Amino acid sequence: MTAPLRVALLGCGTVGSAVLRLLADQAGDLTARIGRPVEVAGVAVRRPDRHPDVPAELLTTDAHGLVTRPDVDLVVEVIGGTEPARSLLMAAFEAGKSVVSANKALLADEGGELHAAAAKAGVDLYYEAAVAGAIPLLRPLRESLAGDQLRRVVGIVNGTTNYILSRMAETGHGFTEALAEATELGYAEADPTADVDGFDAAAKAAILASLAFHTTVTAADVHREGISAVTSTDVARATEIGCTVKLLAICERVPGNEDGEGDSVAVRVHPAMIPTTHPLAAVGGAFNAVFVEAEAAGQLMFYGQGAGGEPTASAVLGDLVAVARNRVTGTAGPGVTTYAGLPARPIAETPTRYHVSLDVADRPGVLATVAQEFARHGVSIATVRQDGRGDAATLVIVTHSAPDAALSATVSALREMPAVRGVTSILRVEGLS
Ligand SMILES: NC(=O)C1=CN([C@@H]2O[C@H](COP(=O)(O)OP(=O)(O)OC[C@H]3O[C@@H](n4cnc5c(N)ncnc54)[C@H](O)[C@@H]3O)[C@@H](O)[C@H]2O)C=CC1
Ligand SMILES: N[C@@H](CC=O)C(=O)O
Ligand code: NA
Repeated sequence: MTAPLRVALLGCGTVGSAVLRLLADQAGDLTARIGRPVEVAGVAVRRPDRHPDVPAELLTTDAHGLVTRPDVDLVVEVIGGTEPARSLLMAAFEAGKSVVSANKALLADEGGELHAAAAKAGVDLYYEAAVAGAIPLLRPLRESLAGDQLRRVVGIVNGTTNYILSRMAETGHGFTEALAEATELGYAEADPTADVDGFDAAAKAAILASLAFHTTVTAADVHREGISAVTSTDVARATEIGCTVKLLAICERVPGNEDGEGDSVAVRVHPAMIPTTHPLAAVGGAFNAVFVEAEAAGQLMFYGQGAGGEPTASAVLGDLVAVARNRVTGTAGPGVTTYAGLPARPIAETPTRYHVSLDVADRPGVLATVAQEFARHGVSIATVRQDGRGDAATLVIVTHSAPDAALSATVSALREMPAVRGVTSILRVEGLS
């Protein structure tokens, strides 16, 4: 019998426990696919008493000791967070062990250093589960599309916020109730502000942009807005114009201009109204979907479960099979390249479109004054609609594309206008023709 490959599992929460279950359920098939059996050498946890389903002899609180044990071949990290995960991965590489991780927060901030350490050790670092859970997305970007030029990656990459926005739109549930459901279902991060405030999606956007544009993009390069400021008025206004509200991650390669400025990358995460006819509008619940636009391939769409224990464990096991096969053949898979080194373009310079809803008094000249404020900032108006008459009129304006700084300066100026009683809804708009 061939000697088994021994795996150290770090963390046994939502994802880790599902990884353990799948490893046990599929042991025979995995052996056949890899060419050697896979065996769990140990499971690092914080509180062994909380894991009655795991054989006691596998449990340890000494994650570092487990990673560096000589009988461990491969490491699966599903602890999350930056430390101790970062140190554990570095220790694994120094000990010559390949790593599979689901940790987007870590990869988004420290991906460059971790890849360098893995390459130096001649081992693998795979993290398909870190972005869009079960959906095969990172390996298609790293491998299948390695011969093409990517222009844009746009998607819904956070299941929790998509679930919350879907529930708010479909059932009229409040934000808090919908978040509690998402947590109960295992979609939300340990600290749900990571989801709600867009940190999780920003980390994923950084990873996607890095792979898509062969450039180091960290979470700090990503403009981030979450969904906590999205109101029921925003959702209602979106419905009125045939749109729905989604939290989008948008990664774009911006071509250089005639003045000789080179290409840059613009990466942003924010809620946006998108037309209900847009394919991303139909992505409900905790599902994720990502559009990739490439020069030769054209448009590609990836869709599936972006969160939850079993779907995420599927991606972890896919990576585990890949790194195990490499281990069996004594090779390492392709690393990542950052040769393009494109600068990050600030949101202020990035062209976007706004939907603005204003409460105004319906008096002659008010519309003209409001329109002048847009013109003064160089923002062109695409459509204007007025609802109501007298003192309770509402102006709903959708702009054409303009630098974000010009749009936000316009909104600030509108708030100061005596004729404007209140700005009741501002959201960016994507995908309108
Ligand atoms: N839950 C999901 O749907 C998805 C999660 N992920 C990522 O997978 C990773 C794990 O997520 P979950 O399983 O949801 O989190 P979780 O909070 O359910 O599990 C993490 C486990 O790690 C343990 N842990 C923390 N520090 C430890 C340490 N120093 N030593 C040993 N164990 C330690 C915790 O006690 C907990 O049991 C995170 O990086 C997360 O971002 C990725 C995709 C989807
Ligand atoms: N909390 C995340 C889990 C997957 O990455 C999400 O809601 O998408
Ligand atoms: Na994935």
